[in-house]
Amino acid sequence: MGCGAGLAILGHYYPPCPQPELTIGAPDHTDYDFITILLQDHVGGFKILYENQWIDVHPKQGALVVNAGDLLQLVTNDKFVSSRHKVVANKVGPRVSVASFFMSETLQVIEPIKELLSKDNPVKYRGTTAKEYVDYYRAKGIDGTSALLHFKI
Ligand SMILES: O=C(O)CCC(=O)C(=O)O
Ligand SMILES: [Fe+2]
Repeated sequence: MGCGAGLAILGHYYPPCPQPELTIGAPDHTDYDFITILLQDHVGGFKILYENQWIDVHPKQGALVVNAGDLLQLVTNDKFVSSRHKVVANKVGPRVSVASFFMSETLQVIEPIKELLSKDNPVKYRGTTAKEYVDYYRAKGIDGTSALLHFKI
């Protein structure tokens, strides 16, 4: 499926913040890709939403965090759901992280895997391309809703 044909790497730098309760590090969002592999340093602040609660993902030396992204949710027809996550600001720091986003090629058609579909599990999303999905995700912005809704059948 070529889910790693278009790799993007993003480095983040979060300066220390004297009043972290007045700001955010990175807002609540899901990633647009298939999977994201995240390396965070020792500062911490990465949280995921699990059963409606924000859970700290404590940094562990040598460990990588693997997040399911929206396009994994789309191709698996919701079998794997993209993780909602955010980063809170810290008094200590700076905090540095590196995220690797695994994507397919720009014009590759991305659609629910046929073998996963059945009468009991009908197709939930229309096909798209990496370009169309990312363009839509970026134009919509991070507003607390999932870009996937736009591709629902
Ligand atoms: O800085 C982090 O730990 C997470 C960054 C993130 O969620 C992203 O780049 O999509
Ligand atoms: Fe993210």
